[in-house]
Parts: sequence; structure tokens; C-alpha cells
Amino acid sequence: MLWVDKYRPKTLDNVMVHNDIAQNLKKLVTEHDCPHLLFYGPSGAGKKTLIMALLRQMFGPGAEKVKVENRAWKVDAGSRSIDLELTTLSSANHIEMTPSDAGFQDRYIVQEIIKEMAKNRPIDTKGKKGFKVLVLNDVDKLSREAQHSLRRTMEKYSAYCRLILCCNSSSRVTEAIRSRCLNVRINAPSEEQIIEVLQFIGKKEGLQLPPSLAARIAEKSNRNLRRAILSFETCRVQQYPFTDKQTIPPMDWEEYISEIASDIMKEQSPKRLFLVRGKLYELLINCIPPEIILKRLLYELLRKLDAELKHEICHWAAYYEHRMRLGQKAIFHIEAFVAKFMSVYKSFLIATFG
Ligand SMILES: Nc1ncnc2c1ncn2[C@@H]1O[C@H](COP(=O)(O)OP(=O)(O)OP(=O)(O)O)[C@@H](O)[C@H]1O
Repeated sequence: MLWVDKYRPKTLDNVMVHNDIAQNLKKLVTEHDCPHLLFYGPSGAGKKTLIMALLRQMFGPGAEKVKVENRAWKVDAGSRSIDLELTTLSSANHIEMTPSDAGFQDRYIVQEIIKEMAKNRPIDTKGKKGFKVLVLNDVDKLSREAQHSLRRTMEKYSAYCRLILCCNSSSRVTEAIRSRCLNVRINAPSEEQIIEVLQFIGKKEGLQLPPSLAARIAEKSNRNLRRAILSFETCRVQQYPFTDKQTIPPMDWEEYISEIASDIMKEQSPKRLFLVRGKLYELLINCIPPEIILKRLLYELLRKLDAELKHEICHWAAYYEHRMRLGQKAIFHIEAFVAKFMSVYKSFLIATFG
């Protein structure tokens, strides 16, 4: 098992970062009937960990016994019926899913699943009808229609189920949903907190982790705890005993994007664009989110670029990122950015060197 999973705190009492939030969540569960919750914050900050610990606090260790299912629904949408398929993780008391994976049909998923949950209400130990928890990931990627439909279903079935919503950016969640949830912001952990977690893991694994290496891993992680733990494990595989000057290998996908950036800088032609497209597809197939690819690609290109062009390229990156958010197929927009970059860069080269 990877260390990120092995050392993921299981209970609210065991969390090392965001302890104050964990204690507040604990109070919320024990004292009150839990409201709908919206967890938001940057990637690798610890949202999922807190949600899983919260479920365990609500339902006991049974919440960890999840089964993965590929479920299919047949939804009646007026004149036609729609077939939908989505992977869900479920225990006796909760269901977790990422409805935005259903693309523009995400709103049917939201409606169907909540209705279905309302029908199968669990009975608690006191014989009273309990509630189920629905965990929805990436709610910021849900279409507007799906968010409206979520708001309606949320109100209608609030007696039967509680929603735990999780996303990176709350600004892309409609005000109507935000105002119906208790918003919990999960900040990126500080470098000191990351070092503390790394030292803890090192101790558990019986390793001698030099403080300077821990500090460098934390700094390179960009305050992403998952990334710091993954880098730490990679360092361990690469070389042990650790040394102060040990290099911290970049992530594979980052190296790959750096390679793509070099390809783009070396030649600007339709043939090269075709080659780059293949590489971009490979990244997407390996589940690297398109926004991250575009952001990293921009970062790599800016490092190699003449200062004169930086402003213009940033403008185009923002332009295509915005279009990517509005559209469905990310590859089109990333490729369009690459094509635009090639055109701007080639014109610059011709103007400068003839
Ligand atoms: N409170 C914590 N104490 C110690 N380790 C933690 C804590 N929270 C998270 N971690 C570690 O960091 C890793 C990443 O956390 P998590 O998956 O919860 O992040 P996330 O915010 O949900 O990220 P993403 O948005 O990318 O899914 C976990 O696998 C776990 O090992």
C-alpha cells in the first residue's frame, strides 16, 4: 500500500493537520443533526481524509467497508429514455460518486440517485428511520443545470439524506447550494505541518529523515500534502540512507509535460502539433486533470520563453482555460492553446531573426 493510503488518518481524533476543524466536525456530529456540508480547498489539502473520518464518526468502522459498483440507470427524460452509467462507492450508510463524470447528463444522475436513496432509507439501531449520506466529488465541475437540480432535490429530500459536497473551488458552486450547506474551508497545510507529517511517517517506517531533506520535500510539494508524501516515498525507493543533498525526483507527468514544452519550442509545425496532441492524449488517459496540464504546460513554456512574449502567452493561456471550462472536450482547448503558442512564437522568431 502506498504511504498516502497507509498513513491516511482514519478517525477525527487522529488527524495531524486541521485538528481544529476535525474537533468541530466531531462536535457537530455528536451534538446536532448534521447539516449538509460543503468541503472546499486546494488539491491534497486533506478534504477527502476529513470526509472519510467524519463518515466513520457518524457510522462507525462500517463506513470503511465500501463496495465499488459500476451502476447503470435508465432515466425517463420526457420523450426519450437515457442510459447512464457511473462508478459508485457505497457502504450501508453512504454512497460516494463523481456525477460530473457523466458529462452533460450529470443532472439526471443527481436527481436519480437522491430519489433512489430516499426510497431505501436505512433504519437505525433505535428503530427510527435514519438518513443516508451522499458524498459528491468535484461539485464545482457540475453543469449549471445539475447544480440547480441538486438544489431542488436537496430541499425536497433533506429528511432522507445528507449531502457532503467536495470541490476545489467554491466560487464555481452556485450561491443557492453554498447557502444551503455548512461551508468548510480546508486550507493547504503549511510547510511546517507537512514536515511534521513526513517526520511522523519516517518514524513509523523506522527511517532516519534528515530535517533539511524533509524541508526541501515540503517546499517542493507546493503545500500539497499528498504530493509531499508521494515524493518522500519515491526518495526512499531511490536511495536509502537519505542524504542532505539527495535530489527529489519530479513527478513522471511533470517530466512528460516538460518534454512536451521542449517539443513545442523546438519546432512549430502541423506535424509537431500532431505529435504533441498524442502526448496530451496520453496525459489525459492517465487521469491528469486538463487544468493541471494547461497550467503546468504554461509554467514550462514560460521558463523557456523570451520575456517579451510572456504577457501575451499568459493572456492566451487564460483565454483557452476559460473556454475549456465552458466546453466539454478539454483536448480541443489545450491543443488550440498549443497551436496559438506555436503561431505567436514562430511570428516572433521570424520578426527577430528573419
Ligand atoms: N489531517 C491529516 N493528517 C495527516 N495526513 C493527512 C491529513 N489529511 C490528509 N493527509 C494525507 O494527505 C493525503 C491527501 O489528502 P486528501 O486525499 O484528503 O486530499 P484532498 O484535499 O481530498 O485532495 P484532492 O482534492 O486532490 O482529492 C492523504 O492520503 C493522507 O495521507
